[in-house]
Amino acid sequence: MMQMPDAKSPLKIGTRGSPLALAQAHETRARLMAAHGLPEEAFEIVVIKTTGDDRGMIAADTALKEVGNKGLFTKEIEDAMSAGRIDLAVHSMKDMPTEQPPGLILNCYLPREDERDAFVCLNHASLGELPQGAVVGTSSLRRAAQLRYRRPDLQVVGFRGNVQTRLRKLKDGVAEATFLAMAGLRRMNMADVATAPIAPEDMLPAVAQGAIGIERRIDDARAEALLAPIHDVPTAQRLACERAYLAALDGSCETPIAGLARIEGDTLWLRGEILRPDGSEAISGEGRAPISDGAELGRNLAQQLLSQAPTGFFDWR
Ligand SMILES: NCc1[nH]cc(CCC(=O)O)c1CC(=O)O
Repeated sequence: MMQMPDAKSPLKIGTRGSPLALAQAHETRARLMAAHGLPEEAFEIVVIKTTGDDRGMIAADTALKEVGNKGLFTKEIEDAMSAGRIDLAVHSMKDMPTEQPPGLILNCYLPREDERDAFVCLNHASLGELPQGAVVGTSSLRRAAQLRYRRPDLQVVGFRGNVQTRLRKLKDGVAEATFLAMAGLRRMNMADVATAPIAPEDMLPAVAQGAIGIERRIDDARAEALLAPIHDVPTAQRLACERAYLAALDGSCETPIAGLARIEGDTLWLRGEILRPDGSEAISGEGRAPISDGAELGRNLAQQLLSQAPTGFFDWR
């Protein structure tokens, strides 16, 4: 019989300390408590400081891409888990490298939240209504490239910080509009900050946007058994497809790559878009396959887009 976690031997849930990360860790704990009828004390939320969180020491306008690469936010958390200081790590799948370090496994996903991006603006109702030449703020390479491609008239400036900081910058007139993931806003009970969600046809989201994954040690049978009932299979099927596509493009959350899979009946539909960072060119495509062939669908779409890319398109890789 498995030893259930209790106040004396709690399951330690590791997370970053940002408001969104904490909301995701609390959601994970709530689902575990409900699934197993366990009290709050059976789970301990352990906040781990990461290099990504220290970037305040780096000039505010430095692109994250220059600070570090894939896994910026995850390395210290994974080290803590390998060392046994935590038992689970809760991650935004959008920020996760497509491969995990030896000894760890990431195969538990919570039901995916709204995968769309949000348009956030104090004076205009939608992206389409932004006046010619408006200044928009985003530090996402993907969003910047997508905006420049569709609206070459817009001026894109770097924008980071938490939701409150960004809203203050909008009030101060630093930019007319900014963009955030709907999922993050909803998970922080701040969906009203979104002026309007943006349809994927107008801004294809990042791979895995809106999905939370829970990582554990491969040989931790207790964690494996506890996670089994909170795993969401449709989310896993969509992510298998999207992440195979991303891996085949050798991308990460800091590259101008977008991708979204949906389940339609017994098939998976995948749309992908890759862009030059300056938005001068975009290549997109779609595919369909049986749900069980999701990874192959992802790899095939990646190959299809790559074969259409002219020399030099991937200079950002
Ligand atoms: N790169 C930062 C990041 N990673 C995950 C989310 C939002 C939550 C999600 O997509 O699951 C965000 C913030 C944002 O894009 O607004």
